[in-house]
Amino acid sequence: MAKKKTTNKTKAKKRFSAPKFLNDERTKFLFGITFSLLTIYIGLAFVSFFFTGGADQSKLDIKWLELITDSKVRVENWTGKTGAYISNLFINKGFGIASFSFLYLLVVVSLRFWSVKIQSLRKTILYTLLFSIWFSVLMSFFFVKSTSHSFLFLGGVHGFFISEWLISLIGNVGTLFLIVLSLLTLITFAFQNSVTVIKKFFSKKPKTTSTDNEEIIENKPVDNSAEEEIDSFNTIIEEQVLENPELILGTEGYPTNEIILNEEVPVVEEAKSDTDTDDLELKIETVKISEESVSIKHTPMEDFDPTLDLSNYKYPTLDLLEDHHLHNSEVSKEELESNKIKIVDTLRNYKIEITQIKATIGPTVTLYEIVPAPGVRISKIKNLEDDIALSLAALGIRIIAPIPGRGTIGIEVPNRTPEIVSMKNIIASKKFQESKYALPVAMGKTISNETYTLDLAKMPHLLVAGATGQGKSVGLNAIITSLLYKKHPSQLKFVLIDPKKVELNIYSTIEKHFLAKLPEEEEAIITDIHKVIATLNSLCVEMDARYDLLKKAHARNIIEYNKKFVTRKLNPENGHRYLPYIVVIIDEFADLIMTAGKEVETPIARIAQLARAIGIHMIIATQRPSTNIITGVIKANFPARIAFKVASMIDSRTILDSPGANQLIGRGDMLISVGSDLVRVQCAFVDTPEVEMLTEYIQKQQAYPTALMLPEFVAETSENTADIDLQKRDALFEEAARLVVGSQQGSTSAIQRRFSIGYNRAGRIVDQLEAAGIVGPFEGSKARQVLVQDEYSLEKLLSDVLQ
Ligand SMILES: Nc1ncnc2c1ncn2[C@@H]1O[C@H](COP(=O)(O)OP(=O)(O)OP(=O)(O)O)[C@@H](O)[C@H]1O
Repeated sequence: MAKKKTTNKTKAKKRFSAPKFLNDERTKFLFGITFSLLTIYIGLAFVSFFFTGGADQSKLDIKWLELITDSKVRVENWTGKTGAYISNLFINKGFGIASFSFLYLLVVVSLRFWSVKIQSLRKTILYTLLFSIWFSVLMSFFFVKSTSHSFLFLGGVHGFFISEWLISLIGNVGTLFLIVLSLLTLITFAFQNSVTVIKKFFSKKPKTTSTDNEEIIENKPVDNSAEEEIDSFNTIIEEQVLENPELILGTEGYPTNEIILNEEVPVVEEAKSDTDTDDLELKIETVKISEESVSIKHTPMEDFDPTLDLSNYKYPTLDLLEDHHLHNSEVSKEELESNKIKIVDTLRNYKIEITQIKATIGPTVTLYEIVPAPGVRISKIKNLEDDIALSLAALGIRIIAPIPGRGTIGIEVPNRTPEIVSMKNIIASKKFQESKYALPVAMGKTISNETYTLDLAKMPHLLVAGATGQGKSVGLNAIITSLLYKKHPSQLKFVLIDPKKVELNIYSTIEKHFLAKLPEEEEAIITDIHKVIATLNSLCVEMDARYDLLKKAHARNIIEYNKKFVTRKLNPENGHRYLPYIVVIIDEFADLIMTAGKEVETPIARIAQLARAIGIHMIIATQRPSTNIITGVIKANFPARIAFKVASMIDSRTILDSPGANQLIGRGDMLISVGSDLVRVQCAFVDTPEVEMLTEYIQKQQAYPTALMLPEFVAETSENTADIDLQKRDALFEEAARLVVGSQQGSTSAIQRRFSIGYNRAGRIVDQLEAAGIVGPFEGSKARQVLVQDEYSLEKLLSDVLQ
């Protein structure tokens, strides 16, 4: 069934493809010139009609044949009788001055021949027609009386009749309403953002103006009480400045209610505390990293353009995602002060004096950086983790002693109400939009409110662990979402493995755009363990094949290879093809290891070791980061790791090689370890309905006929070919043998396709062909060698076998 559909589609596609001669550069050039001149000619004729139409009117009333054959008939129109006839036909007998819109259509067609595409042809024709109809009715409705004595019908005959009919039907008011309504309908469908613009226009005044480079994602009403609080705080600080002129103070250290995406310029602001309980000042450092929201730009490629097959593909827009930060509340000054006092007091109880304390407010945690008095042992503070946690009555306190490169000790204290970091803001951030990464992933925000992005291509593989319900699935969705926002379907394919069956199923709708699967598989999302093994092995075959291609092309990695291919230095006839990145995502890796053990571990380790250069990257996620799941082999090959909250310190050590993940607070709070860096990041939140909107947006667009087909993998059967009993051969054995010898190709997939049979049966037939000496043994990514050269030898061999 599926196959039939596909072939029908392909046929349909073929029917509409342009004739070959139109692709010839010379034909295009000539057509381009012809259409351009035609546009100018008709344009002149139309313009001239306004000046000469009156004089020509009587001559244009005779029959067309008479008009052109009788050379005595002369017209005033600058473009002669043809021009006069065409303009009369379009303007007076057709759509009036709306006929000028047909010139736009001609311009679009001419530019097409010059390889300049400003709009799709279908849309241009549709909109031109609709506009002409609408405008001619409008013109007739308003001007029919004022121009009744002129030779010129501003709305043309078409407009005249329709407007007269409408007026008789629904009266003047009804016709006017209909004209306005049809205009709005036209605008709504012609321009994607029209509804938002109209809504904005009618909505209340925006709170802040935006400049060219700044766009405010969300305007939240300002809470007056917060303003008052800041005002009174400012007064205190001003007084203190007078008393102590050396103190550098800032008054804008507290987050404002609005989220403005600006350029990332860290603004360090400090404020002096006004507490009686302690004279130690608390410097509050708010690194205001806000991101400039930039419009999503995607420049087309030169030379060979791999995106050409789906050249109309539109990258997802930001409005598909939601703003979750509306529910966020900020960390109050009281909260900061009380935490500071508790930290200082607890340390003092253990006779630890500190000379300075500074707070940096992050989305989920606030980092208190302390400088201990000289002579205090760092390990002593480190050991007080539990005591500080007790005194602050907070979970998830983490002590970083010392903070590398800063000469301070960090105490991370969770905020009373953690902030939700919206995926929308992270995707809109300048840092992500302008990243030049091959596979850019926007993960969330760091403690200093910076957008945290990483390049999956450089990782080159990622291990994700976290106890259940701590944000792993949201994290995987964030990774996939960021890639979908940045990559064209021709550049990236996902292989999704989901033993839980429900987590990644949401992406099944974009199969033909972004997924890869085994040939003849119904579902692209792999849930069955046997298919997981076949898929991983098939990826190994693809990996070997890609290495062969790289070798042939003298390229060291996929970037060099694709560059050569795009600049047409590699001939597709020699097997070269544009190589999309393949991102393999395995959810619930523990399940796989428990059920299949070495069978999955071996191909995963192979891919992890070798696939970096050829663009296959893996992300494996697990709930149980125990050593029997994340084995030494896996760990050694997955240098980049993400840990959400885990149950124990041992789990944290297994995943990160250090404790810390057990002290996270959950809900997307995570530690990312890349190389020697360990960064605490609040994962961006993307909800399932948002992902659904995104996949629906992609799914609605033109797609490839199928998902990307991975190479077939024929499992090395334990059955020795010598044991195969050819007397019990398959019913299709002879036909398959003739097919293989006829085409001189020993491929299982060819047999599958030709006889419309399953993969397993085709595999068995190939084994029997090998046993009969018709094809050679399995050779990995290469097709099997055909050992029988011609049909005569085959018939002879078959008659021997059949006896
Ligand atoms: N980044 C985040 N920001 C805010 N809330 C989050 C975030 N990530 C997860 N959550 C909250 O935690 C809940 C559980 O998250 P998620 O489904 O990702 O957990 P999980 O680790 O995948 O669980 P499981 O392993 O059982 O599938 C979400 O429904 C959401 O409410």
